[in-house]
Amino acid sequence: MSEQAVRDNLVKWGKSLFERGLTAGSSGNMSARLDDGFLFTPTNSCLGFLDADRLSKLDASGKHVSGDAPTKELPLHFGFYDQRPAACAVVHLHSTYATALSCLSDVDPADAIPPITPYVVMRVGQVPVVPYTRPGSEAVKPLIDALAARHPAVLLQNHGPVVAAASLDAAVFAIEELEEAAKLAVILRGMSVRHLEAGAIAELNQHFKLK
Ligand SMILES: O=C(CO)COP(=O)(O)O
Ligand SMILES: [Zn+2]
Repeated sequence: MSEQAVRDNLVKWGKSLFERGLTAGSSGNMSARLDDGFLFTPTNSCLGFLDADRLSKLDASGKHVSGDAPTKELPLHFGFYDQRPAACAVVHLHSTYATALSCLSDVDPADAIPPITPYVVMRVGQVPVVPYTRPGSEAVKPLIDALAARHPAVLLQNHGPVVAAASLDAAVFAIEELEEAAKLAVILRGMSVRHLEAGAIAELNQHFKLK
């Protein structure tokens, strides 16, 4: 994909996510790996109204080289890029149900999303909760570094979901699936839910390797 195509794809998905209410106001951010660096959404920008020419470009060492100032969540995104060489995009949203789950005190911090449908297993796997840090804090980096090699998706406690994947399309599909699974988990709370069996999960993990 050319750099221009990646820029246009970030604008397209930002608009789509915003218009479907998957992140509000200037919340959320996205990035994509390029051959010679990275593109990030600018800080305080609304994902619904991104300008392809003003996206923040960073070189391969993480230095800002052009466009508006990048998201304050660079340490969050670089945690995933550093630990997952095949990751070419990271998406962070404040989507309602995944954020709701991230606020619940009785959710298993090692496994926040119950394996109730095959797609959540296929797209995001087991999702840990990352202890709370201030948005934009450098303190999130070591926490992500410790998890990202094993987990392409996490919930930031009391904040929202983050997903890395091999392409921007795949990262968006995965974070949408995470939001849907979180919605089901919240709707089904207190009900007697049938979980996928261990053998079914193992079969999915074998057929659909997460990148
Ligand atoms: O969601 C956000 C912080 O967690 C939005 O921050 P930015 O506007 O800096 O990208
Ligand atoms: Zn955020």
